[in-house]
Amino acid sequence: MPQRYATNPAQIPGMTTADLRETYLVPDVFVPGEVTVVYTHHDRIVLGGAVPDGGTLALTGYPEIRSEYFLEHRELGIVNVGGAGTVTADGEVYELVTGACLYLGRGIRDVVFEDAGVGSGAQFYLFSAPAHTAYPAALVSPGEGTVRELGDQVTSNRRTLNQYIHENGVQSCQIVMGVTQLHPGSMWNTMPAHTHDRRTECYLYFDVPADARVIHLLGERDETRHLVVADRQAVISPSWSLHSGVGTAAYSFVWAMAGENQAFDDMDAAPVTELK
Ligand SMILES: O=C[C@H](O)[C@@H](O)CC(=O)C(=O)O
Ligand SMILES: [Zn+2]
Repeated sequence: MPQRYATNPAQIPGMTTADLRETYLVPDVFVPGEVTVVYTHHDRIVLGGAVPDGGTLALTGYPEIRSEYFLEHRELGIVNVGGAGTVTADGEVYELVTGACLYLGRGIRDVVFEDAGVGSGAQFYLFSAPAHTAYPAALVSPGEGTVRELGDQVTSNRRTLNQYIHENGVQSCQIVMGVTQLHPGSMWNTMPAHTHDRRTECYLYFDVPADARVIHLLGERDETRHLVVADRQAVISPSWSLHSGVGTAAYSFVWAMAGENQAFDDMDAAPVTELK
């Protein structure tokens, strides 16, 4: 499993574009017929993807997490950003339509990913964090979480945010997870940008048109950088890094966090007038 060691804001001024991309961008999350995983030492999150591609894919243990099976010491949030698929957890079959979210708690031994039908094209985004206890598995249908309508078309940031795994929804040890969908003609997410120095957050951008890109902002407010992000690529935001982004077309993203607390509104705004 590729290791991404934790980084410090003092490293940012000396980093080239390639350094920034190697450190914070996960470019190939979805590989047909494979489970891909990346271990970031920021809050010990493992993120990745599973694309059954007509076959049966098992989530295994990895030497890097010194676990016999993947969820021995961890919990997992899954969002299906492809066509319909199934996740089987210790014999229990969960059907995930496009956009559905599944939580699997610590202690589940066997996790298997499959398409729901021939060529259905499931793409499971995986976000895992260490867990101290076992919460029950739970499936949420797309749009059935806690919905927040945010932003305004006038400022090109009208978007619908859906909280799935969170304090008032599906319970977990650390994971907070949901999906935000930009409305047509809106391009900016998370404006004003913010930090939450108590949690690491990862974004998976999806439904980005093939010829479009998202310009994702990172860094401290007086030393920002950007990553140019394509469809189905993920970005790791360390606790000290603000996050926001603007697309050249509307898009959606899965946001997921882990760390000190699960209070969604624990955010320190970085107003655009303070950004450098
Ligand atoms: O800490 C929370 C995350 O950054 C996202 O939920 C923000 C987001 O989806 C948005 O404003 O569009
Ligand atoms: Zn955030």
